[in-house]
Amino acid sequence: MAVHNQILTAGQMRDAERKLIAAGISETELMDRAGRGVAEWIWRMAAGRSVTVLCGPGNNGGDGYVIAATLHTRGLPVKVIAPFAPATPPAKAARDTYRGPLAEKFEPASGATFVDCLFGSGLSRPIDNVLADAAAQLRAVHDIGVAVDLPSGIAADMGELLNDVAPYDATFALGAWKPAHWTGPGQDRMGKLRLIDIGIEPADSGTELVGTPIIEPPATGAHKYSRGLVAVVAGAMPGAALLSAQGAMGAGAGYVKLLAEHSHPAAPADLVLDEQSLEEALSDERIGAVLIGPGLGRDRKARARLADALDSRHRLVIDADALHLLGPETLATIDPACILLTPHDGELAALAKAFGAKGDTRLERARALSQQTGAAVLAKGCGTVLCADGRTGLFPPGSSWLSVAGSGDVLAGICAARMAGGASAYRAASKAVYLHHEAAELAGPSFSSSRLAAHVRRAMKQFL
Ligand SMILES: NC(=O)C1=CN([C@@H]2O[C@H](COP(=O)(O)OP(=O)(O)OC[C@H]3O[C@@H](n4cnc5c(N)ncnc54)[C@H](OP(=O)(O)O)[C@@H]3O)[C@@H](O)[C@H]2O)[C@@H](O)CC1
Ligand SMILES: [K+]
Repeated sequence: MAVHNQILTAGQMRDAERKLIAAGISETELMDRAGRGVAEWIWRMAAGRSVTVLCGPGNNGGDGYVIAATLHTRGLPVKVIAPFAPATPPAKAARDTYRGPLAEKFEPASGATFVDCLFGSGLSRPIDNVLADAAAQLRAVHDIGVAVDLPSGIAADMGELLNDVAPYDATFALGAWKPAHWTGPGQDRMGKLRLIDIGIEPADSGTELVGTPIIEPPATGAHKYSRGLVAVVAGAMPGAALLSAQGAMGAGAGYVKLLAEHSHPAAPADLVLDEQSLEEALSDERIGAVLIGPGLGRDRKARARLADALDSRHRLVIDADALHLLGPETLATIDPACILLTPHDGELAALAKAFGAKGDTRLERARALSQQTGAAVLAKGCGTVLCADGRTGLFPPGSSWLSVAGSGDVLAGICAARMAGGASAYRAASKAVYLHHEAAELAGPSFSSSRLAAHVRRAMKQFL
C-alpha cells in the first residue's frame, strides 16, 4: 500500500474513502485497517500496561473500538469510556466486536496510556466544556497520551484550536495527513506524528507535505551568472541585508551583490558592493533575482527603492519592511509570477489587510494572498506555509531556535539564491526552507543569525 505526502482536508478524505468503497473495500474494512494499524503502535508503547480508550459517536470513536478490541484480544488491560452511543454503521459494528469493560459515562480511570478517539476529522464545532474538561482530566491521569487521527478539539483543515487541547505524546494520522498535522496553532499539541496507511491512493489534492529536496550541483561549464546573480537591495539598516547576502552566498548563488550606498565594515571580502544608483545597478540583465526588504526601512526613500526594484522586471523576493509598503497599486503592472513574498505572521496580517485577503489562520491567509496577488507566498513561522499557482506546501517543523532576530533575513537570502538559479518560486522556496532548517541544526542548538547564515553552506551538503 502507498504512503505518501499528499495532505487532504476532511472533505477530500471522505472523497478518497468513497473511491475505495466504490472499488469494493467496505467502510468496516477501512476502519479495521485504521484501528489495527494504530493498535500495533499502542501495543508497543503500552508495553503490557493498561490502556483507556475514549470513544466518541462517529468513526473516530469506531476506530477506538477496533483499537480496544485488538488490544483486549491480545490480553492487554483495556477500558473503554463511551459517553456517546456509536452513531455510524461501522462504529456500531466495531463496538460489537469489543468484549472488554466499557463505561457509558465518564468515570475516574487511570492507567498508563490514554487513547483519544473522541473526535477526528468530523469535529464541526467546539466541544462543550464539560466533555472537553472530562477528556483533559483523563489525559492528565495517564502517563502517555495518544491521539487518533487528531487530538480532539483541533480542526482538521486549518489546525485551529477549537478547545484548549492538552499536548499528546503521539498522533496517528489515518490514511493521509491533514493540514492540521503540519500547520496551525494545534500543531504543537500532536507530539510525534505517524501516518497509518489504510490504502488511500496518492492523488493530487493541491496540498503536499514538501519532501526532502535534491539540490543539483552546478552543471559542468557553469559560470557565475548561470549559477545565478543575486542582487540584495540594502536600505536604512544594512546589517539585515548583509545577513541576507550571506544566506544567498551560502545557498549556491554564483554571484551576490549588495546594492548599497555605502560599504559596510562587516561585509565579507567576497561580497561585491555596487554603489551605483539603484536604478543603474538593477539595469544589469544578468541579475537572476533581486531581494528587497530586510533593513529597508519604510520611509519615502524605502518606497523609492522598492519602486526601482519592482520596475526592474527581475524576479523578486520581497521580505520584511518592503512587505509593509506593498498594496494592489504597487503590484498592478508587475508580472506576479516573478514574485515571492516571504512574510512572517505580522507581515502576513498587514499584507492580508492591504490586499483584502481574508482568513483566520496562516494557511487561509497565505492561500488567499497568493490567489489575490498571483504571487508565491512563503508564510514563515512554526508551521510554514508555501502557496503558489494554486498549490500549497507544508513542511516538517524546523528547530525552535530559529526564532531569533535576523533568521528571516537569512531565509529570504536563501530563497533569492535558489530563484536566481532559475527555479520556480515554489521550488526555490521549498529548497530554501529545508536549507534554513538544516543550517539551524548545524549551527545550534542556540545561534545568532550570522552564525546561522554561516552554516547554510554546510547545510547544502545534506541535499546534494
Ligand atoms: N475517512 C476515512 O477514510 C476514514 C476515517 N476514519 C475515521 O473517521 C473519522 C471521521 O469520522 P466522522 O466523519 O464520523 O467524524 P468524527 O470525528 O468521528 O466525529 C463526527 C461525530 O461527532 C459529532 N460531532 C462533531 N463535532 C462535535 C462536537 N463539537 N460536539 C459533539 N459532537 C460533535 C458529529 O455529529 P454532528 O456534527 O452531526 O452533531 C458526528 O456524530 C476520522 O477522523 C478517522 O478517525 C477511519 O475509520 C478510517 C477511514
Ligand atoms: K481523536
